[in-house]
Amino acid sequence: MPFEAMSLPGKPVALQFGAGNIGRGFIGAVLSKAGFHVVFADVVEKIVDALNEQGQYDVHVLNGCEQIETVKPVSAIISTDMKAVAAIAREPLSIITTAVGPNILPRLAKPIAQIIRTRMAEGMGPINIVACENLQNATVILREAIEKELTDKEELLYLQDNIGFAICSVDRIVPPFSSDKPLDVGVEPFYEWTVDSHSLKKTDPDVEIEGMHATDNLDAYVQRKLFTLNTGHAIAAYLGFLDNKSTILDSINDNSIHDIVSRALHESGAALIEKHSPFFTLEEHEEYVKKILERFQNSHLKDEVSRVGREPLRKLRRGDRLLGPIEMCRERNLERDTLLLGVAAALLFHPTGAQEDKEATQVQQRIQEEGVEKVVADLTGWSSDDKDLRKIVRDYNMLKSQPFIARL
Ligand SMILES: NC(=O)C1=CN([C@@H]2O[C@H](COP(=O)(O)OP(=O)(O)OC[C@H]3O[C@@H](n4cnc5c(N)ncnc54)[C@H](O)[C@@H]3O)[C@@H](O)[C@H]2O)C=CC1
Ligand SMILES: O=P(O)(O)OC[C@H]1O[C@](O)(CO)[C@@H](O)[C@@H]1O
Repeated sequence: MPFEAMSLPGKPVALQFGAGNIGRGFIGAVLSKAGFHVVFADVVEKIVDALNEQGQYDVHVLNGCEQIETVKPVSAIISTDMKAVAAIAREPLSIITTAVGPNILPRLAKPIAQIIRTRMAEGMGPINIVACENLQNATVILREAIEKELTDKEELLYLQDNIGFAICSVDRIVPPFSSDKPLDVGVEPFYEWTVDSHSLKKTDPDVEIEGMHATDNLDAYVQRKLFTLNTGHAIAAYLGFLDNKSTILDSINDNSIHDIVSRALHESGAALIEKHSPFFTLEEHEEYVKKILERFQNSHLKDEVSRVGREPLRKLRRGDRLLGPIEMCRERNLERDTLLLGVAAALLFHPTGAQEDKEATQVQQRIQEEGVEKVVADLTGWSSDDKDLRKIVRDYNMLKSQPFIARL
């Protein structure tokens, strides 16, 4: 159905780029509960059509109790359809959110620039933009991409005065869900969405979003989540892969892997506590880590190690979930051996067949052509005699010849 043929029911509108797991299962659901008509923008026609035909979908909260929450009313557009995008810009829009993946994010600059131009031309007021990706400063990266699209000085001034770009931390495990209703989504009960309060503009309509927590200490939240939940998840995925486990549940239920993940989280935790003191106390952080390990053990979630380990090159970027906490430990001369083992395991991740991952294949090719030492030096920026680099190379060789390290 073309967007022009739709009628939005006069509610405040939220535009969510990405109608995937986190878009439908978390952000879209929170925004809908807050009273928005949620419009999804995606590139997959089948999803867009289904959202428009059904106008709703179910979120299954996977806690063993058959809890279902219906999200409605919703509609959808194709994110590259500039006419539809401009039509949404003229609605009572107050927030744009994204959950498309860090690698795709810059592609949203074009449609969002179109929205900003349209609103400027129509004399419309402020809106907020929040990129909900597993990436530090995702919203800043999106803003920079949008600014490249808006070359006109007036447009840039309008952006400065009228667009709130808020970074956020987004935490809910939403793996692919199998159901005979393809729009349905399965989520863990836990969720935490924390947004930088300094950057939010007052919008019209101005909607209180319960479930979106605004804070003036966002950096601490972002790093705590990325360097704990995501660090632990990634290490569980990479060790699980090496030990032929197919899911995170199988992996974390292996005592040896559980022990390694827990040690890694205590290493990153020590750095987080020191860096963000007094925001986290040791006791609070212990509780946070314990809760995360329990979340990985949710037997109602079927989360493949191939999904959680996906795109290892992205996960091995400096500042991301593996090298980020290691750098924090290095700066403070704190223990980091288990985190370094996690990096070595990531370098051996190479799912095959239907689960093949382009970035994992690239890593294997690079190691074959250049040698592991050179690849680690490139990824980390460390010299070849750096003692952490040497440790990663040793662990890599050990894991390669003895993949059942987790049991040693
Ligand atoms: N699934 C999860 O549990 C969590 C995911 N995240 C983050 O959320 C983001 C999305 O992850 P998932 O929802 O799991 O991925 P997904 O693959 O389920 O969803 C991504 C969606 O983006 C759409 N998309 C691709 N290109 C697009 C474009 N140009 N315009 C609009 N839509 C486009 C895809 O068609 C897909 O529907 C990632 O950054 C991820 O790290 C964060 C926390 C939890
Ligand atoms: O979505 P990414 O960054 O590839 O990483 C997978 C991660 O995302 C999550 O789905 C949600 O934070 C985690 O389950 C996992 O750590």
